[in-house]
Order: sequence, then structure tokens, then C-alpha cells
Amino acid sequence: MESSFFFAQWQNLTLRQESPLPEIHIALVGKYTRLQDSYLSVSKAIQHAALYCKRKARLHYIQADLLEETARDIDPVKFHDSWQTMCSSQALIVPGGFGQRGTEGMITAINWARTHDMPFLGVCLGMQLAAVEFARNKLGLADANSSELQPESSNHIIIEMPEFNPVTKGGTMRLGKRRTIFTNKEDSVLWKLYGKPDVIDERHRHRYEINPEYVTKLESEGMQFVGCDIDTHQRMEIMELKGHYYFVGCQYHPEYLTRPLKPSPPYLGLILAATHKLSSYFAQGNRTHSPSNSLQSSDFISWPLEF
Ligand SMILES: NC(=O)CC[C@H](N)C(=O)O
Repeated sequence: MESSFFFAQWQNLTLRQESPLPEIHIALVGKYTRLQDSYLSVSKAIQHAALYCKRKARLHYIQADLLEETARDIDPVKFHDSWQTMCSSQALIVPGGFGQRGTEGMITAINWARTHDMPFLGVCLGMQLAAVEFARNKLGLADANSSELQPESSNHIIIEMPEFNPVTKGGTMRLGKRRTIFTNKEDSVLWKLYGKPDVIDERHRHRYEINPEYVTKLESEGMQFVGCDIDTHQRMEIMELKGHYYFVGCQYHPEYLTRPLKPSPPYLGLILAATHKLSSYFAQGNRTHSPSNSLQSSDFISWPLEF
């Protein structure tokens, strides 16, 4: 790539970063919020996307178990503070994670976002819990859960991937770069945000997946699976809620491939939605790009943006 072009883009970015920009408040509901470095790549992805949209990101880390009913009695001040921060934010992100603690709080937060048209991005565990929330409250499956979190549930919306079970198959996790194919392009907001490709390559780190047996039922109520793995077409990779302004889940981790000049498309969508710019962005025909490690001038979305 031409270095003068790159330098101009970079200069533009740094000037923007130093200028006084309106703030955008994003709630991150997670388990490891006391160690904020755990979410460093997520916070960078938010920053990159926010700067692109001429906003300063204010990321509010909310400890998920403080949103749970038990916290109301144990620590009512923190319970109400956490809900206040969550509800007054302009968007919600539930990032990746492992284990049961805090997941009921994450599910309640997701329910709020879904029912209040709050822009939402669920990454890996965040997407899995969004499917669980939807199954509980839209399909009426009160005990819907993930087999990782509630092995006794009779409705496992999320199940272990057979070939990555360390006991039966000796694997550990489904890791690294994998290819996703878009199967429902017309209805997909992510397909447009990625620049309308047939496939995308994103990075993974998980052991559980959407149970294929529930896909049709979830879709019958409007939860659409618009991308799946290219090898089997059985592994759901992207989930979007029809009729919601921006309610998106990714089984992969889009934050791993974000770059300052190439914000990750799902994160960009979240910020565009939170600033009510999504429709005008698409109306202007702005093209975004598939993530990759190499930078080419044709990859860049035009800076500065006016929309
Ligand atoms: N990275 C993640 O969020 C993993 C989610 C879930 N614990 C799984 O293993 O599938």
C-alpha cells in the first residue's frame, strides 16, 4: 500500500482521537470486569468503531452477577447502580466467557436490550445466552439453558460440539481462523456491514454451539441464523433478530481482527446503531470490508465520514 495514503489516514485518525467528540456510552456486562484487561480486545474494537463514527467511547464495565435478583438483597446499592448504568447506556455488549457465574445477570441484561430496542452485540457466550434468553421468553421454554451451565436442563439450546469434547475425542476447543458462509444475505445487517461478501474469515475460541435441533424453532419466532460454518453448514455462526434495530450475535470473536483504521464490522454496526446512524450509513452506500491481517488501500472506508 502506498505509504502516503496510509500516513494521511493515520494522521486523520489521530487528529480525530485528540479532538473533543461527543461521548457514546456502552455497557459491557461480563464476569471478569474487575480485571478489565480481560476485555482489552473488546474495548479496542469499541474504540476503533466509535472513532470511525466520530464518537468517544465510554465503556461501562458491569459485573454480571450484580444484575441478578440475589444481589438485590446482598448489595442493593450495587444492584441498583448496575441496573442504572446498564439501562442508561446506549448499547449493550455481552462478550465471551466461560462458566456459570453471572450468566443469569447477562441473560436479564440481554432481555432488557431485546425488549427495549437497545442495540446489542453478543460475542460467543454472549450469542449463546441471547439464544437461551429468546428460547425462555419467546418459545416459552422456561428451563432453556446451555449444557455448559445447566447440565440438568431438559432444553439444551447450547450443546457441546462433539468433536471438541476433551474426554471423548481428545480435542480442546474450536480455535483460530475459520470460514463462515452467509446463508441468508438479504435479511442480514452483518452481511452489508462486511461489504456483502460470500464468506468471511474470523477467529474462534469455543467448545459449545447452538443446538441445530432448535434452529427452526428459534427462527419461527424471528431469530435468524444468517451465517454458518462452511464445512458442515450445521454450526451457527451469526444470529440476528428480525425487527430489532440491531440485535446481533457472533459465535466467533470479531474483536480479534479489529484495526484502528479497519474497525470490526459487528462493532461498527453496534456503534452506528447506538448513534442512530445505521440507516444513513447504508443509504450512503458506504462500503466496509472483510477483516484480514494485511492492509490494502482498497480496504479502507473513507475518512472522514459524513453521514
Ligand atoms: N469464548 C467463549 O465465549 C466461549 C463460550 C462458551 N464457554 C464455549 O465454550 O462455547
